[in-house]
Amino acid sequence: MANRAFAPAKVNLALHVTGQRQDGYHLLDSLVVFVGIGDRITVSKADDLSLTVTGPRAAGVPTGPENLVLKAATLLRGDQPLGAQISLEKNLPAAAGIGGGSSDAAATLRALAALWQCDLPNDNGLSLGADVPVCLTAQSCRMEGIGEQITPLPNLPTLHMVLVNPGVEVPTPVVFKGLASKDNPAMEALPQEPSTLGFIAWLGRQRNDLEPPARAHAPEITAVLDAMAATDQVLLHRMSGSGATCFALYPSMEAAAAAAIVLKQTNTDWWVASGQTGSFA
Ligand SMILES: C[C@](O)(CO)[C@H](O)COP(=O)(O)OP(=O)(O)OC[C@H]1O[C@@H](n2ccc(N)nc2=O)[C@H](O)[C@@H]1O
Ligand SMILES: Nc1ncnc2c1ncn2[C@@H]1O[C@H](COP(=O)(O)OP(=O)(O)OP(=O)(O)O)[C@@H](O)[C@H]1O
Repeated sequence: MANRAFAPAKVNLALHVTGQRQDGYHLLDSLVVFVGIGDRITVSKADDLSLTVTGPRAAGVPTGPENLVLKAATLLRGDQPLGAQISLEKNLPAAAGIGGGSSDAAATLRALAALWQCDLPNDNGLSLGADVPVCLTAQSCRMEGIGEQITPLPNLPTLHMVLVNPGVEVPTPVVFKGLASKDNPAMEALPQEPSTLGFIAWLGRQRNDLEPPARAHAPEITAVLDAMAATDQVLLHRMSGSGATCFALYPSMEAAAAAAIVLKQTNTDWWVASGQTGSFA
């Protein structure tokens, strides 16, 4: 019997860095959503743990114990004699600010907990990466602390989105190190049951504090944002996470799909995808 789990792209609609802990990790206030574009995990019972990586974005993704999928499996198994054959179909670009590895780890935890009939880790996978707890929910959330404080936001409007990655890998620690200020204001109070346009107007007043240092590291991000700004009907555009992937919001899936075609024509080397937000666990 095989169990499957979807690992959707994580998008930080806003990402405010509000402080830094003694251990160097930064305190965040972030609005996180998930989009129906992602990787796929399949697990089936086996004597030992093994991983195969396939799919259009498999090149360069580690296949050994450093892959977050195997790290998640090893954490969940603990000292029990459990095995699984795991397959990862990689569709998301790696080191791209859309949580590819973290979402894979979270989907692996979900699929293996069902296969092995065991509980999820007590820390919801935080030890695997700061983004894993939010990816485990795979639904719209406010994320605080270093990533461990999660508040689901079930009433956010569905958003129609285009994601563009210019193909430059941006290492997360480098971007955090480039912050000019580590103590920035938190997000404004979230609007209660907002309309789509009311929500996007609110979002326009929030920030991604990691965008300036990421743009300094990878000027291609500015080219992506400029190209997004020029598309028809665009409502908002911003970088996600520590970059380099940027997102743009549109009033309908038709408008998003049309913008995706134009953006792909702008630069055929860019990874471009369109989808809508939702709940995927
Ligand atoms: C930028 C975000 O993607 C926003 O959602 C996350 O905060 C990063 O999540 P992640 O990639 O799962 O992060 P981890 O693998 O735990 O950490 C990678 C590196 O990012 C930095 N890091 C990460 C999270 C955090 N709250 N503060 C940090 O300073 C640290 O330098 C750390 O060594
Ligand atoms: N399953 C995986 N998929 C992608 N990268 C992985 C995976 N497992 C380990 N890695 C390693 O993790 C690094 C970061 O990749 P990942 O896609 O998680 O970054 P990211 O999208 O910037 O994450 P975040 O948005 O959480 O900061 C890659 O450079 C890669 O070597």
